[in-house]
Amino acid sequence: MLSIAQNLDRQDALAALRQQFYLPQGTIYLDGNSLGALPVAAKERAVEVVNQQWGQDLITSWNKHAWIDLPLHCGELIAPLIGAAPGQVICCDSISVNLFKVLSAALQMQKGRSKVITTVDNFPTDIYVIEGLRQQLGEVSCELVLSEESEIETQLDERIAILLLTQVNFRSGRLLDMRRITELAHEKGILVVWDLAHSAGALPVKLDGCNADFAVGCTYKYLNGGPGAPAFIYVAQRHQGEFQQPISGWMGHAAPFSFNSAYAPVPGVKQNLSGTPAVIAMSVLEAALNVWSDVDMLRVRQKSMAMGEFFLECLKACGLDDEFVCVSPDSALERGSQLAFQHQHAYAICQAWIDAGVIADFRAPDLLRVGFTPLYISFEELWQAVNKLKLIMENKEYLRDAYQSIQTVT
Ligand SMILES: Cc1ncc(COP(=O)(O)O)c(C=O)c1O
Ligand SMILES: Nc1c(O)cccc1C(=O)C[C@H](N)C(=O)O
Repeated sequence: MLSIAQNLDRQDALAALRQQFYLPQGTIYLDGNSLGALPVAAKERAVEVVNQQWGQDLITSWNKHAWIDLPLHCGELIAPLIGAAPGQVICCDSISVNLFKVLSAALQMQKGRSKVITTVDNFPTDIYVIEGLRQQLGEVSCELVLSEESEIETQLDERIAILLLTQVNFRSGRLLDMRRITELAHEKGILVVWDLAHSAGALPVKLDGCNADFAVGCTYKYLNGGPGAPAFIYVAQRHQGEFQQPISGWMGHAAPFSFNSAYAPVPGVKQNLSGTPAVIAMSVLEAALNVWSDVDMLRVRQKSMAMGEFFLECLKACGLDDEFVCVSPDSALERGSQLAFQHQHAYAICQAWIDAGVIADFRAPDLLRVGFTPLYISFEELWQAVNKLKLIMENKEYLRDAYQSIQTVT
């Protein structure tokens, strides 16, 4: 397997991109699907924005360093990565806050309909935000409907206002068919909101091509914007006239510096700004997004799928495939850029693996999740990681007391 891995690395057209990231010596990082690695340019930008722009140029930087344009500018850098033509994406807030905005606005657009449907195993924040809206607006205006992921298509009917789906399931990695589901929903007059948390930067997304209505996503995973990096929101051009988000803050005003007490939203996607953008975080994100300027997303997808397949082969070669039950779809075409394995000792194994230099993550109650980030991970690392796992299992390393008590984060 080692020589196969080395051969795949030699043929890897993305291999050189690794030099653009800091990765700690002796660590194999298989958790870029939760927090992306640090790009060299992002670190340099952090220093520059703090020392020079904030430290020396002070408030003049809003113009001098175009701080005021960062949300739209970052949105324009994200747009091609998610298949959106210019003028439809803006960077702001978190996914949770952007979901609140987009769901509220979409409900307003769907007069006479109140049901918002999503999947039972969606990332919890997506469900919580719908539930929060229901409490705020009342059941008559917002009703939460939960469906099994496998049954979602049969649940769509004319009483549903909005379908909220995460394109790649955060646990199983299952990839939903955006084009087909959007089309089915539209046939019933349903507006669709896509959560791209595990898609943006992981695989080619075609929002415009699939006739999507709205989308949200984060930049701290595959886009490497850093912990808590600002999220993004997509509003299809055709909806921008009618769309009115509820957090009508001054940064979404047509003329914020007129300080007019009457709110008049700026036309277009910029209306999604509410308060002052997180300039330091967004500057760092901008540098991280520039890494993508020459990256072909089809190549990213090819490598991501090859990595998933190779990882499974490594497990087999080490005799671990029976013990680690893969709960992700069998076909790489139906997965995002991760694999999840069920094991009763998943938490302890994950901790022991981290101690052995391999960072993956645990998702309760019993999943070991492995993420593949094609910009900076090699096939040889995957082989090494599985070998370390084999040792942990052979030595029953994971039974040590230190690995038993579950911590909260990651
Ligand atoms: C699918 C999905 N949606 C939403 C979130 C949360 O986004 P945020 O913390 O930006 O609100 C996550 C992960 O944190 C996620 O995996
Ligand atoms: N956003 C995170 C955080 O602030 C701390 C720890 C983890 C996260 C995550 O992104 C979790 C992630 N969305 C997941 O798929 O599980």
